[in-house]
Amino acid sequence: MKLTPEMIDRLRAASARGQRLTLTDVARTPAAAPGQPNKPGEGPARPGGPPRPGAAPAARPGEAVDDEEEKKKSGVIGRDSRHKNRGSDRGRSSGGPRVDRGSVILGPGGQVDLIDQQSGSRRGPRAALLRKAQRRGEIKPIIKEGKIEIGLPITVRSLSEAIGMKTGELAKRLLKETNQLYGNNSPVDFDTAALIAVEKNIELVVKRQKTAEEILIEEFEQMATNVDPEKLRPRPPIVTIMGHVDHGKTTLLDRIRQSNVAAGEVGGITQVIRAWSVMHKVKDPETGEKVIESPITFLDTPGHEAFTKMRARGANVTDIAVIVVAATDGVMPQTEEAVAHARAADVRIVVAINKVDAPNANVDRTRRQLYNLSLLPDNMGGDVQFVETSALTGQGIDDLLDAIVIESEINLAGELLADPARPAFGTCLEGYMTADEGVMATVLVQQGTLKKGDILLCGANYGRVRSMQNDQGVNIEEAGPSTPVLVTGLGGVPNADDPFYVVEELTTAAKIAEARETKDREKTLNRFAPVNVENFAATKSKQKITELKIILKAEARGSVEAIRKELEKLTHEEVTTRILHAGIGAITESDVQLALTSPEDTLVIGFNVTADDAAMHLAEERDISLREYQIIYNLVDDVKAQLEGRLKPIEEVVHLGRAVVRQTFKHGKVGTIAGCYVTSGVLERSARVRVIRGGVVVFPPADKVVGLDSLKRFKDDAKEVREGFECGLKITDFNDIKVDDVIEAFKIESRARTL
Ligand SMILES: Nc1nc2c(ncn2[C@@H]2O[C@H](COP(=O)(O)OP(=O)(O)OP(=O)(O)O)[C@@H](O)[C@H]2O)c(=O)[nH]1
Repeated sequence: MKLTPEMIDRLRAASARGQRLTLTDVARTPAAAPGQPNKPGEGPARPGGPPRPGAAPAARPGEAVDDEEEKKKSGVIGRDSRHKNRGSDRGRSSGGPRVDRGSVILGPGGQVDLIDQQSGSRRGPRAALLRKAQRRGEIKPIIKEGKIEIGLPITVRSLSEAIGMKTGELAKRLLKETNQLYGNNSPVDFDTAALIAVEKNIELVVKRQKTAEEILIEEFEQMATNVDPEKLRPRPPIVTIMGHVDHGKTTLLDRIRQSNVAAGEVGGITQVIRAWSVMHKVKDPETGEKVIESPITFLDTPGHEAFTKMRARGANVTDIAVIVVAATDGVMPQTEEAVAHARAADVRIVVAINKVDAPNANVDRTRRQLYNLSLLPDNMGGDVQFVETSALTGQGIDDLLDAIVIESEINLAGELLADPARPAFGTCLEGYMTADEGVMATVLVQQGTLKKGDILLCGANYGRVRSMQNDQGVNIEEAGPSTPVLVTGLGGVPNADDPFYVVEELTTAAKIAEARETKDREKTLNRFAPVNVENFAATKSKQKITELKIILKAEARGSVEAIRKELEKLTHEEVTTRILHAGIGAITESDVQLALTSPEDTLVIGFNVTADDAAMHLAEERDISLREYQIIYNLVDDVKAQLEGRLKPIEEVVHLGRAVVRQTFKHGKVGTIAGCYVTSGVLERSARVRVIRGGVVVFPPADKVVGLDSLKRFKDDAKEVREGFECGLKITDFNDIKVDDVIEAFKIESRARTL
């Protein structure tokens, strides 16, 4: 498709209206004159035009028309709308300002704790209104129970707010519990606070102090979510060129830059990841005049087998991957891998069929091979643009750039935006050390503007940006979104792929960098730490994997298809398989590299093929297991077992027995020992226990499981004590045991599940 100025105009107008057009829409729909009603199916009318049948009501960016309607329907009116509606509210029979519904916190016992959700206060006119509204039954209560976080130190006031109990009432309760007098700001120890909370069915959890790194990442996440649409500006798309070795990636980029980098490359192979920006000028096809300037940022990722690592990285920071296929060779193993990488990174694909000038070029065959990889153009039901190019003669280069602009304007409309005013964030593409300049790092700014003098934190390294050069080696003072720059000033060499953040204080950057370094060191040591039951359980519980990704290599396409069919049969609502990449031939380093994007849930499988040396080496180094099979059923059985292993086992609580506490003894070193009588079942030494007082579980908290430190019959250790017998026991981490407490013993049995 040839991009025309009208098309760009239409695309931008649609994008400004928050509307997305498809390629076909853009090609077929003539632009509607301003103010004129559009045809059905064209999307919302331009501002000022009447709405079309079936079209969503037009809303300018930032105008939450639907939201406001929804809020009105549900009776919740925000501050702004309340303000706007004040006049009409005055006429309401209840008189006075409106009251938010659903703003009341109700304790489990049914008592109401009225908190003004806007001010957080229990006093004042709003709280009084809330109380009134509650009495009239207008307010839908929210039950406050379950887990509640509280910061340290705990005071009467903070506990009262956390558990929804009046401070006076709480002070009285504390007096009863500890025999001490409390004011609003008096400290309360956690055990006592937790005990009082339990009586209200609330489990009190101490809010962990956030690390400097967590605070920083949270800040950046908040910046990303709480974006002000007014501040967003379009940013250039970031494009990666990928494909098989020697298919013409560098020559293509040279053409685009009108420079000759390939001639300067060592051995004719791209050596380092590089990035640059170009300004594409879209021409009017009739007059040939340049009409619109569209900047594009290119990452030149190496294509040679030895640099698969770099290529995998290139795909992760990009918006669009241009897959270059030489029409002379057609689709080759690395073309397939490039497609798999692009798909795994979820980026848009544009295909460049290159070397069409060569006498042995076979474009039709190449197209067919690409269709077999499910890359389909729009006339075949797909949405991938194909462009025929010759990097040597320059044929089709403008069309390729047009295709990238179309891709950005249509399929990435509304996504290629960034706020240049916020602190910069981005990714390191390459880091190295030179004798003259020290540490150098090529970084890609993704959000915000990076400035000279900014404090940069990149992986476990930090420093003030001493100098910045753009892609042409020119010193610059600042770099906006989608700009690649070479920076100096970091204290150490960062890893490619390390995200970078601009931090306000050098001390914060130093603290985070140091913590990261310690963590990295621990990680290396932990790789050799023996697995014990606890850390094994911890790793298992962290694995909430729903998708088992598979990289499959086989000796023939028939085998791949047969295996694919068998694996498709392994379905379950919680776990499933997804073939990330399937290909013919040995397992290569690139396959292992692909698995590294999510190593815990990816299997690299070879069927009747083995792994080459580089793949074995990398797999060993990075702990990726490579599996080889000769029999299809063994392969399927193994994958099935892997999936079943990922199904969380069912945990069943088996009740063992109960005992009642008849006496307690304080023992200096051991703590409080309970003299008990077993009223039912059996108490086993290895059992889990909980303490029940007045029908309420007082220990342990819901997220903790405890057992017994000791179980004795008279002076002897006992394995179990049956109903009708007395025993002495000590509960782990618990000394507040009291006469008449009931000790309930149980065990947790887990049952594996099958597909
Ligand atoms: N006939 C013809 N030759 C081309 C074309 N594009 C590139 N070549 C030649 O193909 C060879 C490889 O080109 P490169 O641009 O180095 O290929 P590459 O994909 O970047 O290679 P690596 O960096 O090794 O992955 C060179 O000899 C180029 O001159 C083209 O469109 N037509």
